[in-house]
Amino acid sequence: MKLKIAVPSKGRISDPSIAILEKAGLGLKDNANRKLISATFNKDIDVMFARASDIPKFVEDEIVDMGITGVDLINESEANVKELVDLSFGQTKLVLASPEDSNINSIDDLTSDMVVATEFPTLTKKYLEKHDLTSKIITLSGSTEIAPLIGIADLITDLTSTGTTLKMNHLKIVDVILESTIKLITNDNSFENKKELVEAVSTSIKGVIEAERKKLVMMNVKKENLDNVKKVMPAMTGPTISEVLSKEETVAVQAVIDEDVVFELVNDLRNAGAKDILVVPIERII
Ligand SMILES: Nc1ncnc2c1ncn2[C@@H]1O[C@H](COP(=O)(O)OP(=O)(O)OP(=O)(O)O)[C@@H](O)[C@H]1O
Ligand SMILES: O=P(O)(O)OC[C@H]1O[C@H](OP(=O)(O)OP(=O)(O)O)[C@H](O)[C@@H]1O
Ligand SMILES: [Mg+2]
Repeated sequence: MKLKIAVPSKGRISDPSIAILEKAGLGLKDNANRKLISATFNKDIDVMFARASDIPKFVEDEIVDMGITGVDLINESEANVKELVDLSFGQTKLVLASPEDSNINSIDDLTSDMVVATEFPTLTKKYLEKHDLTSKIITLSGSTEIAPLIGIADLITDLTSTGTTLKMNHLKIVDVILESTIKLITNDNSFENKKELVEAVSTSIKGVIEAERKKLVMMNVKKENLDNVKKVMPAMTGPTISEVLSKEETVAVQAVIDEDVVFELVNDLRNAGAKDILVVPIERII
């Protein structure tokens, strides 16, 4: 039996999800023509396209073995799934927000006769219940921020990341209900019965995420400068040092380093006597 991975078919998390699979060596063979199932470069693994909000249930019900979707949608669906890898994108918060000019500034200012509009009725209901509120919930399927302006709700719960949409619609954050990122998920059955493939996929994807924050730095160093270069080199393992056959007095040095130290490190390496410095992206670290 093939392993099926559900990937968002549209919306903001579709392209980055496909890009991660490609980098993990699971490029799509027939992504054209809006086909809903595509083979990948691994003959045992297919990708199925679905709406991000349907993916948690598809994974729970074993329609697919694995899926990529947001924590917000996983929790809203109440699906019983296993989170395997945090894909480090789609960082967002589900917040309770009120009109800027209202005097609702904290959850304590809410009353049960207020109306809350949302795309997340389950999470919103649970949140209100936790605070002993039975406020009415109106479920919308998008553009929730408009609800207070047009007078159909007193408050909203919605996702925010940059804060621009809230600001543009004169809303302020009252409370944070949930923090969300995009996850690779599976179900217990696939995890046990297709263990090898499930683990191969999650290991490859972890490798991609790990590699995104790293660079390979390569350079030539005269032997007399090698000690100085080693001193400034914070390597994951190593650095690796090899002889340069054409130049006896020179060695080639390479190391994997964190992306956020590259700028400083290249300067330090030059000052320590490194030459021909190359900074190279890495696709995967396993
Ligand atoms: N503003 C945002 N910033 C970061 N991540 C977000 C943001 N909005 C949504 N997300 C994440 O992306 C997931 C999918 O959202 P998206 O809006 O792309 O899908 P959709 O609502 O199904 O599509 P569309 O809005 O195009 O109809 C969300 O469930 C959430 O995890
Ligand atoms: O804090 P910001 O960066 O402004 O992002 C927040 C907006 O992004 C999402 O909307 P989306 O673009 O997905 O539209 P939708 O409401 O139609 O789903 C979310 O529902 C907010 O409206
Ligand atoms: Mg959306």
